[in-house]
Amino acid sequence: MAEKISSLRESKSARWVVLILVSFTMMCMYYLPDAMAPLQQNLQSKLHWSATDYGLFTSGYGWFNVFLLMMVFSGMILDKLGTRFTGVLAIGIMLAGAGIKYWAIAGHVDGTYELTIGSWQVLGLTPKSAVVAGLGFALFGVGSEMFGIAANKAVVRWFRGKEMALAIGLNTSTGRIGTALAMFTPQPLYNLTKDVSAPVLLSIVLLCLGLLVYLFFNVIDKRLDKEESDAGIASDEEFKFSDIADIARNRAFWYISILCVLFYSAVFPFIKFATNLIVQKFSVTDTFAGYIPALLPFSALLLTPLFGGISDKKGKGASIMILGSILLVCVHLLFAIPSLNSFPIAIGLVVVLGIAFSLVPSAMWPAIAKIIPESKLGTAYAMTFWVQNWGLMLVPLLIGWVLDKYCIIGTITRVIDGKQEQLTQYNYTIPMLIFACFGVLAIGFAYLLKAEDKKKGYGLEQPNVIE
Ligand SMILES: C[C@H](NC(=O)[C@@H](N)CCCCN)C(=O)O
Repeated sequence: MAEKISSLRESKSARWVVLILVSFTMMCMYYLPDAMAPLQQNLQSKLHWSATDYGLFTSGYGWFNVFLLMMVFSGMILDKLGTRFTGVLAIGIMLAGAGIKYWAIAGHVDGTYELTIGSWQVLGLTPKSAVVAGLGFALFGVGSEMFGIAANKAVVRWFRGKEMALAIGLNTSTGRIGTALAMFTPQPLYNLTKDVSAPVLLSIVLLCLGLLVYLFFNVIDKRLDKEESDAGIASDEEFKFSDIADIARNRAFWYISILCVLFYSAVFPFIKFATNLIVQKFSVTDTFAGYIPALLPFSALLLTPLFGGISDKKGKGASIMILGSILLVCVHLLFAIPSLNSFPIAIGLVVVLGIAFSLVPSAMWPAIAKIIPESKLGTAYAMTFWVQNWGLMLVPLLIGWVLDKYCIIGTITRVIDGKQEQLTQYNYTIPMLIFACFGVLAIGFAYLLKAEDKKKGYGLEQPNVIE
């Protein structure tokens, strides 16, 4: 009997075109989450946000994902309705969220909120603009995570048994171009327009472009469906609630998810505060300071596919995650040392963090595909992202609060747009120690994962490519 294979999936060029289309959309989507980071001080002077308000707004990304279990629904939608529909839906949600965020940051929302429950002051004179922008970001976060799991599943579908880790790595890397652009462009855009919302407007344009490109991917992916159904190859099984229980029973899955939340809690929230940290600790200008954290996604963008390619051929996935977590701890501890304050050190540390930020994701995302069957993969990625979103939500809140409560060392007066503004000065030692603690715990879970792999034989240390 003739072997049932799909010629489209076997075609290297078709696979790579698919990867380019999905990755381009990923890049467009990755711009917005970090686009406000270089403007933290400008938000402080223009919209009167404190570090706590900025932390609250930043934590918005996870609000709906965490509390409304949105990612679990996203996983179900994905496994039931497929990557094409889910991807388009996700981009629509991101556009709506970005629109709300733009409206709030563009200055259409005035006044403050105060919320007290009993004797607990939940919000103390918080600018409404920060809350509404946070709500827009929360909606955007739902779409962004939904798109992330759809993109991962699409790439796994096209690349399983081929260059899977390399492809996932390249997809993630292209996302890093979006993050790098989000670090490089907001200050020049602000200098040009004197408008803090200009980067959000740019993100809306990028999302519209991403939508067009993703529709093109849909056409090719539909052809693969047709080819597979003509060849009698079964399409993905549908989502079942028992999938969640099956995945939750897998100990290795929890080790990866906990490692994920710990590792990413020490990276994504760090990026959100990094420009301000570098201005404050290394005494460089706002514009130049924004360029230094941009080296992080930039080095990750070059290295993630390289490490993905290595782990495809040589394996060692669990060991790579241990190494990445160790580097993460070293970087944050060195950032915490007050006397290390010359800016070449900041550049070196950010580049090493970029290496860590390449090692762990390049091994982590393919590892999930090794321990969970493809039919449940959408749900599994969704569950991991759900765990991760707790960190993306709580850690910026924690860091913003710690900065205002324990780290203020004074204020300086600066002339901004012809006006004298008071800017708060912070010492970032405690936040950096908090980030380092997450890294230490991440190392522990990476070791537990390696031991579990040895016991259960998932093959995390084995190569991915089947020659
Ligand atoms: C692939 C992975 N993506 C995620 O972790 C997403 N849940 C969060 C995306 C947030 C975008 N700033 C990654 O980017 O490594």
